[in-house]
Amino acid sequence: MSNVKLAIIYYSSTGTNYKLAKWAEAAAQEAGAEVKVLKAEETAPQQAIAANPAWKEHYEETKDVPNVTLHDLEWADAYIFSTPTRYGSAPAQIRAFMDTTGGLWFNGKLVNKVVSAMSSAQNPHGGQEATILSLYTSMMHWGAIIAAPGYSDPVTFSSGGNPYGTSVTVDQDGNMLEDVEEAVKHQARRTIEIAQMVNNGTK
Ligand SMILES: Cc1cc2nc3c(=O)[nH]c(=O)nc-3n(C[C@H](O)[C@H](O)[C@H](O)COP(=O)(O)O)c2cc1C
Repeated sequence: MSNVKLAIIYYSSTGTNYKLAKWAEAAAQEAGAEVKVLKAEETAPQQAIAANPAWKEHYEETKDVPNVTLHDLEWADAYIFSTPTRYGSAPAQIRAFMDTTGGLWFNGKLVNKVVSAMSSAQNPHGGQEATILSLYTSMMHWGAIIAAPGYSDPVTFSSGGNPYGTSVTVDQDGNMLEDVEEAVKHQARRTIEIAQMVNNGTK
């Protein structure tokens, strides 16, 4: 039984990163962590959402997923972020939430949080790695501990080989082009293991 509280924080327009988040949740629950799946608040105009049927459908489907709050960041020992690539960086919805963390940062509340990140893009080299690294850059400013998968399990090789975090290519119909489910699950378990070590050392 783990003593880790994990917040899986995602943004998704068309469902890919929601699916990654749910795989991470399944593995984390199996590992005995206390888990919350939370989304970054949708800030796009309703007109833009309505103009894209896949976005509209996913938006309606996930209306009941709670929006992440600063309380969730305080509550959790570890965070897994999952976000699409937008020109090589995270979407505004995620960045807007990151920009609200100044108070927690100022009070040292984000120090030693264990963090890990995942991403998707439409092209195999469309910016997934850059997106993950951009999140890690901000998280280093928090004083967080980055739990990147590295090559700590052979699944990294079979899922595309990204040591920074699981990433996937998604085509225009929303199909994932690599099989990354086991890589996501490994990343979730590893994040929990590292958070457990931190907890055992500090609590
Ligand atoms: C504004 C915008 C910018 C994007 N930029 C890129 C990009 O630079 N490279 C790329 O491969 N895909 C890009 N994409 C595609 C998204 O990464 C892709 O739709 C997303 O990963 C799907 O994730 P989701 O289903 O969770 O929303 C972009 C999409 C949008 C809407």
